[in-house]
Amino acid sequence: MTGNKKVREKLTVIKVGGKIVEEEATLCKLLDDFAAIDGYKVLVHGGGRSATKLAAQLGIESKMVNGRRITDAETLKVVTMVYGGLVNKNIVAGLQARGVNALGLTGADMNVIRSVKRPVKEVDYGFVGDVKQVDGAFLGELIHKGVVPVMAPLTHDGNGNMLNTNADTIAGETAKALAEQFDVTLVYCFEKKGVLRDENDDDSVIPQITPDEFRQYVADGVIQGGMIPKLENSFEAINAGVSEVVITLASAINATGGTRIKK
Ligand SMILES: Nc1ncnc2c1ncn2[C@@H]1O[C@H](COP(=O)(O)OP(=O)(O)O)[C@@H](O)[C@H]1O
Ligand SMILES: CC(=O)N[C@@H](CCC(=O)OP(=O)(O)O)C(=O)O
Repeated sequence: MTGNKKVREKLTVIKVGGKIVEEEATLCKLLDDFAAIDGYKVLVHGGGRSATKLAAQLGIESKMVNGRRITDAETLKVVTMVYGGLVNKNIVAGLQARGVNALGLTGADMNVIRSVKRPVKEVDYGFVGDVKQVDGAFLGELIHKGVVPVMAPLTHDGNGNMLNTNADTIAGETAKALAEQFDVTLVYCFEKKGVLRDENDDDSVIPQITPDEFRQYVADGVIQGGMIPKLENSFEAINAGVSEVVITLASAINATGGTRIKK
């Protein structure tokens, strides 16, 4: 019955990380490029570096384990202010100035992303949320009305608690939820040209990567740190109905380079 299969409309989910959003020049360029993307789109932002800076100014030490922030009660206040406030609203205002009808959302707003506090195993991450449910139907309604959701890396547990959730995970889970309705391309953009064979050589981009190659690169120490959760989220998304996942340079989101994720 492939002849009757409904053709899904295209949608682009862009995730932008902390190094790009904390600098005005790189953020402006990203927002210009994002505004120029045709069709339906969603922007997911991080802001880890800005949170670390504000925490330091307040005398709060930042601790990361496996690319995730250990989030105690004081740190949760900082990340809620930084991600749900400063970073999200600056991006929304910047997009409005570019004629994009952006709506800033944390997971608590309209119950868009529900999570549960990560159980304590070897590491106690504190107030970090593992995503349970993304309301793709509601996001789809907004998107069809011409709204462009701008998602902060914050979720809630339904009992009144905000939880800190990695922005790469928010992007992957949002892309997966929207893939039920749309033909989704997920683009992780950051300050390098893609996944590199040699982190110090910007021209060593790995053009495509499979799960087996990923495991080998991790074993060899080629892929490490924040790139590991980014790739794990990428494989999960491509295996859950997202059509295309690309990891690329923030100033080249409309170009064809970067690293493509293979099943
Ligand atoms: N093989 C690799 N290629 C590119 N970046 C890598 C690689 N291995 C580790 N990294 C690191 O991963 C980082 C990106 O992850 P992260 O800091 O979480 O970014 P973001 O804040 O954009 O999500 C890069 O800044 C780089 O230092
Ligand atoms: C639980 C957890 O680690 N949350 C992340 C959320 C922000 C984020 O992911 O920002 P980047 O995309 O800029 O790294 C953190 O607080 O750093």
